[in-house]
Amino acid sequence: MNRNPHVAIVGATGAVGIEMIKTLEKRNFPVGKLTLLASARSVGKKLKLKEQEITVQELTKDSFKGIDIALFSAGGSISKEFAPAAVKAGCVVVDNSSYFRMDDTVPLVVPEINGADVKKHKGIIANPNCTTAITLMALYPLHQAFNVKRIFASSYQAVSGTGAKAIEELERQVGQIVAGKTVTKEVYPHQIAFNVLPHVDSFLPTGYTKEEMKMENEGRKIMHHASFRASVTCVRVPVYRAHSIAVSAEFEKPVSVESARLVLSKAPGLDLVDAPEKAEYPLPLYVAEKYNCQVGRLRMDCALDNGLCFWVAGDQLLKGAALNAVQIAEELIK
Ligand SMILES: NC(=O)C1=CN([C@@H]2O[C@H](COP(=O)(O)OP(=O)(O)OC[C@H]3O[C@@H](n4cnc5c(N)ncnc54)[C@H](OP(=O)(O)O)[C@@H]3O)[C@@H](O)[C@H]2O)C=CC1
Ligand SMILES: N[C@@H](CC(=O)OP(=O)(O)O)C(=O)O
Repeated sequence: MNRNPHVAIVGATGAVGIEMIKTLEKRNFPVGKLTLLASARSVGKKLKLKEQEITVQELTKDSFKGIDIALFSAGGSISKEFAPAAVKAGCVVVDNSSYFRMDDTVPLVVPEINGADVKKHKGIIANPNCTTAITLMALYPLHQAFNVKRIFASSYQAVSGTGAKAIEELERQVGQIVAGKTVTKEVYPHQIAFNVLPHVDSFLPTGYTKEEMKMENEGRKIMHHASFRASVTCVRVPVYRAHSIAVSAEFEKPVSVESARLVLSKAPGLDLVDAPEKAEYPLPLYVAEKYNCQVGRLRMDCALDNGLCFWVAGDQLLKGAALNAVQIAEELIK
């Protein structure tokens, strides 16, 4: 792999795409050249990498000649249609959509957990679901120390997870409510401002949503832990860009708050924020725009044997999407 790769971002004008450009810049990723791709609607739009203005081009199957790494973030149907063309052109795809995640030939990677899996790629590497990635940043180090059996969790997911239109919807609805106007809805089935929706992604026949099952399915693949079980309720909250997850985890080995605290204080990409007596715990407002996730509210679970409760939060657009994708690209050029 070229050490100064020609990078393309597919979906460059979206909430995640914009964050990918910023993350390449902030982490001083050695970009040889950057190509920005989106739909025909965005052709001619100009975005900046450092001081350099780059014009957005329309995504086509011929967009990938000469490109070394393509970061895809334009939805599953775009990945399905265009990622094979990118691979055929000799490019390595880091795909942020859910489309390839459970494909046995595609590594699914959180670099702090299974970065070595990047090397097994056959052209495509998948970026995990945001809620799963953020939860595993705390759960995996605990698993290494105490062997996790299963978790029960509820998520509190920011509107950024639904994309740029949902961020605008929350802003617009708050403005409408403050101005005493009628609330209009375009993205969610219900008002999101001053509300919480126990509904993220589509419902399955079991009653769980697809989003809820990603924790178990993707968690097993990332942690290399085939018997891991997760019962999750995913909830959309009127928060702009950080997800929080309340977790009760049951372990094989004896766990204590002190031993868990020690493990979590040394975990990469994670800050322990746990002084409840001073009202200090991870807050989505303050974890927003930070690279590290945060964990706190550690306590023994009173309803499980060998159980520990914790609260983990992370920026959905960063560790949940753009940062993780750029970290995978960093592994590729190592
Ligand atoms: N890992 C994870 O958990 C996450 C994954 N994602 C994935 O990333 C995708 C994008 O998310 P997000 O940035 O929030 O969404 P946005 O809606 O904000 O942006 C969508 C992007 O895709 C582009 N796009 C849409 N249709 C086409 C098309 N036909 N051809 C080319 N480009 C197209 C848009 O271009 P234009 O502006 O021209 O319309 C835009 O750049 C999601 O659909 C999801 O698959 C997102 C968040 C987290
Ligand atoms: N579903 C996530 C964002 C996302 O796009 O996830 P996925 O890539 O797993 O569909 C959320 O809404 O917060």
